[in-house]
Amino acid sequence: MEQRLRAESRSHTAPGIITTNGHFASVGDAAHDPKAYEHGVQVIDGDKEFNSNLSRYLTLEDVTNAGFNYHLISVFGSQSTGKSTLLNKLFGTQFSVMADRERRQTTKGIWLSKNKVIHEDPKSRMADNILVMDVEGTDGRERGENQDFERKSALFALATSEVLIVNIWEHQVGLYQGANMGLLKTVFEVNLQLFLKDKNTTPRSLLFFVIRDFMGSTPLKNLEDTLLEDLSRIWASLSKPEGLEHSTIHDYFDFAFYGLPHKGYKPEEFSAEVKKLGTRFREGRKGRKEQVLGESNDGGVFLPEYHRRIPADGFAHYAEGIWDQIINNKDLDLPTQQELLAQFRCDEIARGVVVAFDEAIIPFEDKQAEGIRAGAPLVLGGLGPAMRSARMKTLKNFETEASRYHKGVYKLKKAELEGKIDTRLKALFHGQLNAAHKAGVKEFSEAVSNAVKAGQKKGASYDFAEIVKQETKAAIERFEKEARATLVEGAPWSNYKQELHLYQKDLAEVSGQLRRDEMRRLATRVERWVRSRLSDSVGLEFNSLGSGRGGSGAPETGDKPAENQIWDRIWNLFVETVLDAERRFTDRATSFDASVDEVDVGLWRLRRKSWVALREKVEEEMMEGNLLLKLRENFEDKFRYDEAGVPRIWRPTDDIEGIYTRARESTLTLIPLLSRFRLADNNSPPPLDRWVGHTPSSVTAADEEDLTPIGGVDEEEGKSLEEEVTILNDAKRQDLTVRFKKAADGVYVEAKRSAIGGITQVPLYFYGLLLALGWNEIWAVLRNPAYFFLLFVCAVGAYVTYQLNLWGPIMKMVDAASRQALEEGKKRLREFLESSDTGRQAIAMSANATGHGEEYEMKSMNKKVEKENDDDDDDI
Ligand SMILES: Nc1nc2c(ncn2[C@@H]2O[C@H](COP(=O)(O)OP(=O)(O)OP(=O)(O)O)[C@@H](O)[C@H]2O)c(=O)[nH]1
Repeated sequence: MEQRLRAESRSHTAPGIITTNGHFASVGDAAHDPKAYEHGVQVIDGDKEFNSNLSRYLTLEDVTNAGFNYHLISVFGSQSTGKSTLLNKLFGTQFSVMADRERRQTTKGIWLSKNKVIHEDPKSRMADNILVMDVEGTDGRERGENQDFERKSALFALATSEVLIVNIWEHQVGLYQGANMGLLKTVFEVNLQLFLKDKNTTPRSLLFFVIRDFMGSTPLKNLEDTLLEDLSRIWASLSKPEGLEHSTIHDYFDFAFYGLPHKGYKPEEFSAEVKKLGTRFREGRKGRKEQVLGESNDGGVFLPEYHRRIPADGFAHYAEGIWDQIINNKDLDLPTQQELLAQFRCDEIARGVVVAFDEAIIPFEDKQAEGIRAGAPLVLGGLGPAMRSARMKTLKNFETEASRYHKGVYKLKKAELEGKIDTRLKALFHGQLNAAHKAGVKEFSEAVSNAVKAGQKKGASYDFAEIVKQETKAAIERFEKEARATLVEGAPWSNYKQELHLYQKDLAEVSGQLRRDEMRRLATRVERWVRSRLSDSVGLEFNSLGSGRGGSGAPETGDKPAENQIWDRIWNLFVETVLDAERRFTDRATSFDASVDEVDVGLWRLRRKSWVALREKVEEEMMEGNLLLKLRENFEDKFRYDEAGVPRIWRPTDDIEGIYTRARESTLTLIPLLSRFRLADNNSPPPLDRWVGHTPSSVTAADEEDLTPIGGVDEEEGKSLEEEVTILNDAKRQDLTVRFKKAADGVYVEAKRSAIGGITQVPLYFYGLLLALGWNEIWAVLRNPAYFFLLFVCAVGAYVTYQLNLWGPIMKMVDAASRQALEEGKKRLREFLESSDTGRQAIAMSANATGHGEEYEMKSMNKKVEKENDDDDDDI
């Protein structure tokens, strides 16, 4: 029947167990069917096959998580000697028992069941974790002389069990040649085979002899002695490996003995003794010496040194490995088996704990990867606590379960696991620091820019260096806070010193760049300021040329007219303005915390740009139309006004030619003077080279790229200082001279004409003719009283006007009124035209046509620059 069931069970593809009542239960069924493991689990079946359901059984019986807190007992003995009966009574198991009428083997292979007798005291419940193995009886008729299985099962039992119960009839004691002695010889032999390596670390085992049908006629002590004598003799007869020749049986085994009365004849006494014996398997442990050999009838049987130190969760795998080695007749090397088990279990445990780790960490990894893919690394909230908790739980859970296994393997596997999870955590940690770095630098840059803008809006001068200092501090604090929150205690890689260093370096770079930008803006403002000042002061100097009496109220020095010193005055004004600007620039730049080099470069650039600005301003003033106008004004001033500044009224007797020639020659001397920028003292160009100074060593290509080359300073540009200071070349000079002369000639002709016009007289005969021809009309007026009265009133009016000299003021009033009306009209027309591009073009064209186009363009440009300059003055 049983053979048939086994055959059936093999035909099932799903793993399963065969219940002792002849049912096959699949693993799934077994999990749900409480009766599936009613009789325990058949660890090794009759065909010597290992049952992989052992692990499931242990889980169902709640043993898997017991760690080392479980015990294993095997029972040996001849078949049908009541072994199963004894175990069932002792542990409440339900191993199959032979019916009284039969005499055949019931236990096949090796069965295992958990103790079912629950301890009354809950504190001692853990002592209930006793696993009992019922081993197929020896000497069975079915197996005959083939004792192969007996040896294999002995090996298996010794490799796993702490206590070996040897079931023996009282009448068998002393029968040295009996079946039991053969069994014990086998046990001793395999023990030597298993544990010969190191006497000190070899686990001891307890051989618990239960003497059945103990009559009591021979005292138990005598039976014990007899048995021990026999055992020692067997031990002595064994050929022992080298080094163990003198070992005794007590080096490996402890012994305990118990006699049980006949079950059939003295059932009550039997039950009472079994009960008594059962308590010994559940009692607390006592010292070894107390409870073995002789005083064996009391005290617990389980000692720590009997334990095979296989954690409960690895027992099934270990047992399978052991059996595999045994069945394949390989040398059973328990330490290796334990290492293999440790490797297997540690890997299994690691996989288990990594599942929980993944659940906690993968969402963060995904988010981080997403951010990186999008090119905007994210600072992940809650990452630190999640990493710390995941790492701690993973390692702790691993440690709890895996530390029970082979220490070396455990340490190795722990390091492996640590390495694995740390690689991922480290990547997350660095990703987080990287994101915090990027976000921090961006935030810092924005914060500084915003603070600068706010400062600019307020109008007050802001302290750039202070802003940078404060924002740097805040940025570092933010970074450190984030980094600290992401630290993982205990992880060797968990520090951010290097990252912080890099971050600080980047902040310094960004603040350096911001400072350079700020310096550029400052430089631009200062340059505009210089340009504005120069536009005013240089413009004034040139305007004063028109007055012909020297500019800016400068007194004439000695024999040199003020006009001759125009360049000196411009140079001095220029130097003073730039000096002032340099002071302003240096003050502000220092407040930016700029380095000496940076300030030097800034000043050097400022001087060069200022010179270019001056030159442009001078060129603007010297534009052909402009200059011609000024020369003409200068000439007219000298020609039309006398030394006292009173306008001349030309009379024919005046020396118009002489005055004209002097005025013209005087003005003509200005042309060569103005065409070159020369200082009057030594008639040499200004010391531009010296004034600009050496190029600072820290100048970069970027600093130089927007600079205009200056002749005499940048020799390599091929322009000399002389060329630099030449405002008008010879051709232009000549052209200007010709045009000026023409203009002057025009003024002269006009003067001449007005002198001649002043002396034209009416001939006397004209009056006689007028009297003769108008006699009748005269007479009519004199005779008509109304006409005469009117004439009289006119005469009186004329006389009064003449006497009070009222003619001049009246004419002036008329003249002023008409001029004002004209100006008003002009202004309105100009405003109207200037409101559109076409109008402006029309003004320029008409001005060009009259020789005043450049003047107009320049004036409107000046207006624009003046407006900008007014704004800039506020900034610096
Ligand atoms: N004389 C005697 N018979 C017993 C005792 N205990 C059990 N028996 C009987 O012995 C027979 C065999 O009992 P089992 O418990 O099946 O014996 P076993 O050693 O487990 O048998 P196998 O597993 O087949 O080796 C049964 O008929 C029991 O009633 C005992 O203490 N004394």
